[in-house]
Amino acid sequence: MKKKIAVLPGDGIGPEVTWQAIKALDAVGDRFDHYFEYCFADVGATAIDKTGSPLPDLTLEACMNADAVLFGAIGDPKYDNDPNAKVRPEQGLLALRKGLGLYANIRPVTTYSNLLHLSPLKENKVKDVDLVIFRELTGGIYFGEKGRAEDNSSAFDTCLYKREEIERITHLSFQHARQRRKKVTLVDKANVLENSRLWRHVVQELSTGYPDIELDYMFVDNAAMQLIQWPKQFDVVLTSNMFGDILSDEASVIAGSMGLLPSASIGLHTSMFEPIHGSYPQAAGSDIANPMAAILSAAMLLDSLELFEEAKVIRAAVTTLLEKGIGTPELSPRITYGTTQIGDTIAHMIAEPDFMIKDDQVNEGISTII
Ligand SMILES: NC(=O)c1ccc[n+]([C@@H]2O[C@H](COP(=O)([O-])OP(=O)(O)OC[C@H]3O[C@@H](n4cnc5c(N)ncnc54)[C@H](O)[C@@H]3O)[C@@H](O)[C@H]2O)c1
Ligand SMILES: CC(C)[C@H](C(=O)O)[C@@H](O)C(=O)O
Ligand SMILES: [Mg+2]
Repeated sequence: MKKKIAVLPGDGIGPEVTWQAIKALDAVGDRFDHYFEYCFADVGATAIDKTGSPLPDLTLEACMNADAVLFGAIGDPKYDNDPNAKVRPEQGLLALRKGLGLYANIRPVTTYSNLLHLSPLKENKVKDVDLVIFRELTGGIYFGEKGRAEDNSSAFDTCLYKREEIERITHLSFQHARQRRKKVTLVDKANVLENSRLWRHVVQELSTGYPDIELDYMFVDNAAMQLIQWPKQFDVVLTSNMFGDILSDEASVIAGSMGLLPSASIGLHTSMFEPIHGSYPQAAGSDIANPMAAILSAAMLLDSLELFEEAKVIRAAVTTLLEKGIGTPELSPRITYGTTQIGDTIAHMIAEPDFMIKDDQVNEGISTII
């Protein structure tokens, strides 16, 4: 099978972790006789430096013409620390999400048995956690009207949701719940915000079409607490753009590292796959960033192409490495590898015909069969 993948490495650690994901994809290609054609394109601060735009037209075009998009990370301290910069790397990512219609960002959170000690939470709280956050990605406060007074005396951001924006991700989340433990928790702030009350209204209405799925509701402040108090209660978490952003970073402490969490952004035109972490500029070029989130995002990409067995091999290779006590420094592993060495080892394992998938190594929790 031949597939075209647009690759947007971006900034900071983006290129180095994305490169490891490409090695894993190439190894999958060798093992299963597929050919992945990559089209590299600029985004974020790198694109601003080259073209003045955080999302050049050519980049969007490359994504539109691809079967899937692999995204690294964007962001640069020179913009983070300048609240007056008019052009910013993050605008590139937001424009990409809007341009490709990436309406649902799926962020699975699972644990690995030999990494439980890494979480600041008690091991019995995090063991067997298997939840997935469905984050709405092209609406809400990220995309509403905004502005700042010239004299800096005030500023505003509007949170607007349209019914259809809520409907499409709700359907997706309920359909996904059917393949899991059949529970959806809508996280909102319906006790205060009108747009959250619209979410409740629409989700309640649509839930009647899914009588087999249990639906419950939680205010986001409570959810932030419950997520670390008793994470096992969650199956599918359905939420708006900003709440999903915040809760998923919080959830990464359950897994033990930001460097472990992949994501899939389901689109109207094509879909995009990216780690949930950012450009981690402090680590850029030091070969210490964990590439597993990027590599596992590549596995989600393969799922989207219905290459399920291929995706499983990637997940099994990651699990095998972790079981051997191998990892990047933030995992405090028994054997420390750099970013590149992790990528090489995983690719090598995948390409090795004798490397077999053991059922308990697949970590089904991070597959997206939707
Ligand atoms: N999707 C994206 O591209 C994205 C996401 C978040 C933040 N950002 C941008 O990234 C820049 C830095 O933001 P930040 O520091 O708040 O978030 P970040 O995710 O880059 O880093 C936060 C912390 O998470 C840990 N971490 C992140 N990635 C890791 C990895 N691969 N391996 C090991 N540890 C890892 C590190 O401890 C790091 O200090 C900003 O410019 C921000 O706007 C981009
Ligand atoms: C960089 C930023 C625009 C982005 C977001 O807030 O969506 C990031 O935090 C993420 O989680 O992908
Ligand atoms: Mg985020």
